[in-house]
Amino acid sequence: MALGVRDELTAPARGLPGHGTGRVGPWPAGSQDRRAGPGARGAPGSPGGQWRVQCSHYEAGRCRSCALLETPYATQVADKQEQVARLLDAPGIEWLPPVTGPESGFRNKAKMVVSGTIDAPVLGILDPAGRGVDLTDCGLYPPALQAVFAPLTEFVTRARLEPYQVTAPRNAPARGELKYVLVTISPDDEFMVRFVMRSTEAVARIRKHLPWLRAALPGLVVVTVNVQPAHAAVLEGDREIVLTEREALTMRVGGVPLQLRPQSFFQTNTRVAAALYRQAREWVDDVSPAGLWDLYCGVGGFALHCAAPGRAVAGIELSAEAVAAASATAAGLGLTGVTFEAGDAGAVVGRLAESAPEMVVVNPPRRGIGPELARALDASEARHVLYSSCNATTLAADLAHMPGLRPVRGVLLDMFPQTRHYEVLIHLTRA
Ligand SMILES: C[S@@+](CC[C@H](N)C(=O)[O-])C[C@H]1O[C@@H](n2cnc3c(N)ncnc32)[C@H](O)[C@@H]1O
Repeated sequence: MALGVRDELTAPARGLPGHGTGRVGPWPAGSQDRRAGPGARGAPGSPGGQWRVQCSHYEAGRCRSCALLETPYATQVADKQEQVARLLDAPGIEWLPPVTGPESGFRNKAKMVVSGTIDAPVLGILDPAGRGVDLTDCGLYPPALQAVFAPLTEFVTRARLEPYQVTAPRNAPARGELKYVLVTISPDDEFMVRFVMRSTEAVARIRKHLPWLRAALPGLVVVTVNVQPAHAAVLEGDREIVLTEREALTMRVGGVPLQLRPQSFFQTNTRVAAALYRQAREWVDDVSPAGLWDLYCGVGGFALHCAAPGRAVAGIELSAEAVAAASATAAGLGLTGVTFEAGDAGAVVGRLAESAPEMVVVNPPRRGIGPELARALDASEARHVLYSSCNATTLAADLAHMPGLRPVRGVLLDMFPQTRHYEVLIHLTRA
């Protein structure tokens, strides 16, 4: 049992009916996106409640990933809102109420370190002493994702996949093969499982036992081996061996069947991602641009949600795999006005000077878009920019290079409850 819920007012630990042992939260299963009023109070299931998630791993000091677990959820959201408003320091900006989803069971992806032995594998994290901590009941995973871990653990034993000895000294001969298991769940409860291995030594055994795993997990549609030979803290390698007919998981978001291939990025919290794309679509429709660019487009979440008749939408993304997936989705939907291109978003600086679209969406990694692209957007003919950021510090730094574009409205979307992270969407218009 990992999680319980504590009422800050009455303080008894309790669980909610209908949840798995490790997944208990203040929001009822299946609840919709909600907007929490900062400082609001309420009972479980009401927005802004002063309920607090409890976790046995946190309390025992085995896992401290959820740095804000001791802070009531309404306070977490209010603090994040206060922080982003302070960092952006944008007078006149209109802040919409924060968007929140369930505060537990929201993660669509699990990155499990595999430790222990072939006969007693442990899926979870390593503690500071290098010992495996079993996190298969982590309350951040929905019950359907937690349910995958028991068959996966048994599969490790059946296929004789020796856990990699991460803590072995650098000059000692490497021992073990299986480093991580990465699992993604789709909104339709289908799964992608990726085994991150030191070499291809065990691929034949994985193939041999795969029918057993697929019988145990009927929702399992994509299975791969990622080869990561380096003894380094890098999660995955470049080589991916697909073992199933299907190569992509369908992530149906807002009616758009986004295709997620093994090495592509996807927003961690599917429900809040749906709210993010919906909000972007609303703001794009308010402007109704004839031309829209989606820079750092990934598998096309923004571009495909913002497509409309007569609107030319172009996505740019570094990962050729993600671009192939985005193009396939556009083709499947018959969207002829949406195109995707593999390349460096930073390289559009020249094109922005020549022929900028009316509106640009940017959704960069945590490092932000950087001064060069920010200045190019500022100097361009683009009249509107939507900036979706998971790092308000780099967002603020980028905005400082765009004095000609004024933030007019913004919304915080809490993709990552219990942590200090959040997403923020800002609409900038030419001053
Ligand atoms: C935060 S993700 C956003 C993806 C997408 N917008 C979405 O909603 O899923 C950032 C994306 O930027 C891509 N990326 C990183 N550096 C890039 C670059 N220099 N040029 C273009 N894309 C880049 C990553 O591969 C990743 O897909």
